[in-house]
Amino acid sequence: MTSPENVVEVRDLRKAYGDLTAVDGVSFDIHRGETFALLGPNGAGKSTTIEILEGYRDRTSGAVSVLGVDPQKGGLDWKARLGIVLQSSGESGNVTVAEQLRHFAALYPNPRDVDEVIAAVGLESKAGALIRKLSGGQRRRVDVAVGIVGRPELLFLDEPTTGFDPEARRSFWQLIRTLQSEGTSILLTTHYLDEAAQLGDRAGIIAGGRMVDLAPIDEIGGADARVPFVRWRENGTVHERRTHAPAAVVTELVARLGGEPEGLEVIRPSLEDVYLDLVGREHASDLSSEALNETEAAR
Ligand SMILES: Nc1ncnc2c1ncn2[C@@H]1O[C@H](COP(=O)(O)OP(=O)(O)OP(=O)(O)O)[C@@H](O)[C@H]1O
Repeated sequence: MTSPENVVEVRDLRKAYGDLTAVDGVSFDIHRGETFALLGPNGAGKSTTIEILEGYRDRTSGAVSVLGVDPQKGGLDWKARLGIVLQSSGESGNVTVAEQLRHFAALYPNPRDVDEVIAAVGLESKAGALIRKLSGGQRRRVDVAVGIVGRPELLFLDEPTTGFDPEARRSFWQLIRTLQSEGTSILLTTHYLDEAAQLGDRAGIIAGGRMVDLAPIDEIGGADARVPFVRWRENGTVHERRTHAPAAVVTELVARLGGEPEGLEVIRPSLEDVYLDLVGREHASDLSSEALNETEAAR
């Protein structure tokens, strides 16, 4: 069912674990060459969704196509076109970084140069070190290296930078930008909203197994979500005004107050602010429907 410009198509995907519906009717596409960020709180259903797309987990219902193939039927040829960085690798790591990468590179028809990949993830000085002797962040970089060594068309990154120091995250972003410029399509999950904003083209926000928003990163939350506000203090009270023209509001304030307004701030909501608002609202509506059910049950 995949159209040529979509590398992933998901329609009304559902996954139940016994009584728990972890993914509840999710639909989205990933266009060729784009980075799609799947965002949501713990337990939202992101890993379940990704694992279904990777072919590691069966779905309860719905249609899924990844690179034109149903993941439940994907063979080795199909797997070789994917790069996968799982949430945790579970590798014991009794081999060196270079050995590990050479081992994985040999599994692919057109792998990247192992030394280049090691350099790209910033592990040149650790190429000969045993993986089990690396720090948590360094091991995570090995996971990323394994994910890209096969030159994947579609790369799954499940919380790739957890445990990275800020400098390592910046160089990881640089690496991802290189992959993007080479045309790699990417599905990214992350709890770092700045990472999603830096790398993502579009985002899907998933909460309670449902997609609560799906839009280009800058449009998540709707047109009004990013309208800035001006905040200042006057006679001991904090005032806020939302406006498309913050400079005009500040000019007017300065004229009226005859100088610098106390505590002046102009704040443009970040993706994180918009996300927290969206997910918080979803949580509140879950709570209110639970409360309603309880009221109904009590009658
Ligand atoms: N194998 C399993 N058996 C039963 N329940 C599961 C299983 N795997 C996940 N779940 C449940 O399904 C729900 C969704 O889990 P999932 O791991 O997909 O969430 P997530 O969005 O990836 O969360 P996180 O951000 O914490 O990684 C959770 O309530 C989780 O407890």
